[in-house]
Amino acid sequence: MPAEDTSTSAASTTAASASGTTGAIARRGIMLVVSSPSGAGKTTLTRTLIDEEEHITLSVSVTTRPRRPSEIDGVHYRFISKRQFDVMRDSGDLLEWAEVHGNCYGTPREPVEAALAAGRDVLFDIDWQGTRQLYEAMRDDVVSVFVLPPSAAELKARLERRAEDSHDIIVKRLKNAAEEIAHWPEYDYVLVNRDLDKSFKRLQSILTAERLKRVHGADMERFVDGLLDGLKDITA
Ligand SMILES: Nc1ncnc2c1ncn2[C@@H]1O[C@H](COP(=O)(O)OP(=O)(O)OP(=O)(O)O)[C@@H](O)[C@H]1O
Ligand SMILES: Nc1nc2c(ncn2[C@@H]2O[C@H](COP(=O)(O)O)[C@@H](O)[C@H]2O)c(=O)[nH]1
Repeated sequence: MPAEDTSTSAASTTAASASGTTGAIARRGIMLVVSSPSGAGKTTLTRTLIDEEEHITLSVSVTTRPRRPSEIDGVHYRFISKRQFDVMRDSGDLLEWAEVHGNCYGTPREPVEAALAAGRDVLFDIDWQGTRQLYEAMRDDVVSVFVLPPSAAELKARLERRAEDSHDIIVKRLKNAAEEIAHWPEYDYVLVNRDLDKSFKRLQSILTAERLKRVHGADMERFVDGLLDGLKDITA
């Protein structure tokens, strides 16, 4: 992570600027989780965040769902068989997993742990079951956002306009929406995605604010010690 990046204030503050030594302050990345009922817009918002923000990596899930026409294997998901999924799950290769709308989805463990250890933030587009599992495993690292549609009619219209799923699948997802929406109180932040630009700016603001939190600047104590040493030097 570059030392002088202003978008990740706590992460980018350098020890050099406080004490005359060099090297960026170590920090552990944030796990930014975004969930919503199908069609509310979380994929649109998360993909825009990845395009606009540096120092954040999208967690690419594995799924047994058939690929949609617009999706690319390895970019949107890794599309795998149920047998491959079971092997990954049983070997502990998944950080979390869930069955959603009749298909299996899971988060590969290794890329997430590597990114966090390297101080990169990781963005997850996962459902409430997965969010719960991440909270249980890594409570201090997780920041969660629930995205709501502006109305039921608009949710249906968005799924239809997306035109990637059959009528039956759209009906199934709308039927599941109420159960998913019931979990919104478990999240740290809630966005009503009416205007896409406004929603995106709000999501970006959440990331910025979370990056500035004291708890996410893991080695801030070292920075402050250096600052105090510097003050001692110049006031001696
Ligand atoms: N604020 C918005 N206003 C109008 N259309 C939107 C808005 N946000 C997203 N959309 C559109 O709604 C459709 C559904 O969005 P998206 O695919 O991001 O939903 P999703 O929550 O990720 O759904 P799923 O869980 O099924 O993947 C897309 O066609 C997207 O372009
Ligand atoms: N628990 C998990 N949920 C996931 C994961 N990847 C995606 N999802 C969620 O599944 C539904 C359906 O997604 P779609 O791409 O088929 O529309 C949606 O709520 C996703 O957020 C995962 O790895 N784990």
